[in-house]
Amino acid sequence: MSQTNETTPAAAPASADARPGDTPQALARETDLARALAAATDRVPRVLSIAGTDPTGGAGLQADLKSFAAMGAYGMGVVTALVAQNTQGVRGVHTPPQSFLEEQLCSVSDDVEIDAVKIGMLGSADTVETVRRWLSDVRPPLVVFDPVMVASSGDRLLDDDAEAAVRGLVPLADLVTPNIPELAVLTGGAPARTWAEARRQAEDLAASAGVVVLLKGGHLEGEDANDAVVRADAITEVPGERIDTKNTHGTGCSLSSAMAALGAWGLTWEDALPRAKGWLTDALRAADALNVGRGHGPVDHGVRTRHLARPSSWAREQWDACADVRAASSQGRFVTRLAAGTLERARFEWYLAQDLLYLDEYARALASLAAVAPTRRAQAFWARASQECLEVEAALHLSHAREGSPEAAPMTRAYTDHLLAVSARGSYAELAAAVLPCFWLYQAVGEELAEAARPEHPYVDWLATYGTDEFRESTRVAIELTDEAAGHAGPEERSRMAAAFRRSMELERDFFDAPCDALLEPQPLPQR
Ligand SMILES: Nc1ncnc2c1ncn2[C@@H]1O[C@H](COP(=O)(O)OP(=O)(O)O)[C@@H](O)[C@H]1O
Ligand SMILES: Cc1ncc(COP(=O)(O)OP(=O)(O)O)c(N)n1
Repeated sequence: MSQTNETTPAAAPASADARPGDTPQALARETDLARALAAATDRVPRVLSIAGTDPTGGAGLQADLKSFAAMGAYGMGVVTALVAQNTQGVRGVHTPPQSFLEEQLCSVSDDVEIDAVKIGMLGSADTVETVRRWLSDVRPPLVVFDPVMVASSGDRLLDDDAEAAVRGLVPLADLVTPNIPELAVLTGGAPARTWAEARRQAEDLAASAGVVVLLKGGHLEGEDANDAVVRADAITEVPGERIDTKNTHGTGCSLSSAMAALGAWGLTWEDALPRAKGWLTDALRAADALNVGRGHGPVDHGVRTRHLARPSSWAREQWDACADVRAASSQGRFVTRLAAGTLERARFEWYLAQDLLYLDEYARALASLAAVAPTRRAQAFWARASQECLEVEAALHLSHAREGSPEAAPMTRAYTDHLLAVSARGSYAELAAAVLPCFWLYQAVGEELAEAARPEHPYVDWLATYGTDEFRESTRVAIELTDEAAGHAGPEERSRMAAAFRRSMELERDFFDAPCDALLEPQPLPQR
């Protein structure tokens, strides 16, 4: 699906006073982001979340504050309900007295100029009424309403008798962000099963409540997770890839909070959605690597700011952006069975034989890299790596692998073809980026495997090799040299480097997985 805007073009605010919720007709014909940004404030927006809590930090107020921070806004929070929940479910809800909620709300609005409000879990009809009264008094410039009803665990977060009150609050919002079941409740229909049905409901809601609707496709089935900004007379669809993860807790809270923050920066909803969604998709990709809780874990809100905690590194940014591939590699069948010592010897030997074929070509790629290296240090390092690859690795593999010379499997060929193509057509920097995953992912997976290297493990000597200080040091230098190359590359070359790096990461992952799918001929065990 491409990004479409079927009837009226998305418009940027005409002036600093214009709000993203204004209709396109009322806005000047300013369609480009540059103008939107020109209209935007230079001042850091102060954004308030009115929401319930999640002590494990994945959803609710805690997720909202992380999302505001990720969008560079100043976050504030008023608690509607204290929720005892974790990644597995909700254990209890404690609702403070309404007078205390009002006191929290007024503490903020009496002192701070609020640029945008995001409303999340309200819980009860009384709470809806308290918030409605406060909104009518204070009239914040921008209101995003996420009509939270049910958590991903299936637990209800809104009293049944509060649904009508929630429907009544929708017209006070500029943007409402229901998921598919919530959209059905707001429109009085059945939950949509297709994108077309969902669009129709969102259009109805936009027209009847005079509000902009952020339609979210997370609950639909299929390979896409598309979203859209739906106005009564225009729809802007933003396509999205569905990330294969169970860790989606708090996605709705996070998306609506990011939208509130971007709206407060002065972006139109149409300009804000691809940005918020791009960030959330990265956060979803990195979710499995977070390892928080045993149920539906949170997304990684800090995925784009983690570099602040580490020395700046182009390679590290690429590594972080490939968190999904890393998680799939270390949680894949081959690595988990290898660690557990349950991988059949035939499959292990098949893997080693393919690895040996791969390493022949990998050594050539390293030698090519040495040939075009811009410094003596780089030339010596890559040349040494090529030689070690042939000598040390081959010796170790030969001691384990089967006799004979097998054919390269399609996966092996795909990987070596990729290296060959980058060697032939790419620059030094691109080739450095393409060879790096074989050092880095191998070292990362190897360190996990080295922990499994108990004396009785069937492949103990092989496992121990990859956790060594020498291998760690080689990886460190390979990262450093690739960073050096990225430092000299322009933006276009860096983006080709990123593509080559990611492709190699994916091929590493597939290479790890291939032995478990390989059709093996029964063969006698090798003589040692
Ligand atoms: N598995 C997924 N992969 C990619 N995006 C997803 C996935 N699940 C949800 N999303 C996105 O997360 C956001 C929240 O969506 P949704 O799950 O529909 O709402 P909620 O979290 O409120 O139930 C949307 O942008 C949606 O497209
Ligand atoms: C306190 C609180 N508020 C909202 C939710 C629901 O969060 P949401 O973003 O809809 O994510 P899922 O839980 O549906 O993934 C919550 N759990 N707690």
